[in-house]
Amino acid sequence: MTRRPTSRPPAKGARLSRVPGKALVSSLTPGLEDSSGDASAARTNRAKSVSLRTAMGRTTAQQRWLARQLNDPYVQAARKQGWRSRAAFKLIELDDRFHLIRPGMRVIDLGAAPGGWTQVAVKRGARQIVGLDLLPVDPVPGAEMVEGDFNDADMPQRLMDLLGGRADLVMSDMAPNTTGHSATDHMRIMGLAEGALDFALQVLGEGGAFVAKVFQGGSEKALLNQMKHAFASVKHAKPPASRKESSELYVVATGFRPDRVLPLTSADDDPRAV
Ligand SMILES: C[S@@+](CC[C@H](N)C(=O)[O-])C[C@H]1O[C@@H](n2cnc3c(N)ncnc32)[C@H](O)[C@@H]1O
Repeated sequence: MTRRPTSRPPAKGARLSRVPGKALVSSLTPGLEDSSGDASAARTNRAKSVSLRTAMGRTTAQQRWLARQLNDPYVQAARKQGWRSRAAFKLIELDDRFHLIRPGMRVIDLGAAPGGWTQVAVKRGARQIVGLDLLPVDPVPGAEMVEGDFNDADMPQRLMDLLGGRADLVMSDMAPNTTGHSATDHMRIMGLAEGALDFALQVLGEGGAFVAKVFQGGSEKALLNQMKHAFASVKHAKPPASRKESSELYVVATGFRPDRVLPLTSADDDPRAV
């Protein structure tokens, strides 16, 4: 599904470096956190005016959220550099450390909205990118976006068909809406990360890489152990752009070894037989 591009990519020469740790002021309102960088001037002004109009009606939680945004250097830097989300910096930092994206790669981006990671993958030379999210994503030139639920039974096959071959990198930044109950949130995100890993084991080519967001809470160790069978290197990382107060972590696996994946019961069932 190709839609007419409505948003601009990062400016040529946009810096992909880390953000200086300086407090900066942003006018983002709740709900716009991850669509900061790509906003046009008009959209920014609209956000400002919404911010003013609703200033008196905020709950304490909303006020806390806004204060955090106002002092977040990544929010401002994302806007300046043309990234759609501050999350883009997490992938930039992970990629600088683990060298996940190389020119010409085929990439799957799970939990892509609003498109920050996709933009980074395009910018760093991936040749084919298929992104998926529950939410609609404004088109990212150079990538194909699917709107849907990763948990749908036919979604893995749909994504594989769109990619048209083995992936070099599967990345999952999928996160469920948090409940505030840390054990519940942990189990929910682990379900998504495990699903993403199962999918990666099916779609990755030899030497491929996998990165997924998890929340700390105990069972991420089981996921890491599972990954150690099938990848030459497995690490966990908290990129500097990930907020200190968040229990978010990323598991990063490189050097996929297809021969180390436990065989399926029948060759006919093997979805990798594309
Ligand atoms: C933190 S955001 C991703 C930010 C993105 N990486 C970026 O750089 O802009 C997490 C996303 O995961 C998506 N998500 C959560 N559960 C999902 C599911 N079951 N299927 C598809 N997307 C899902 C959410 O809709 C949300 O947009």
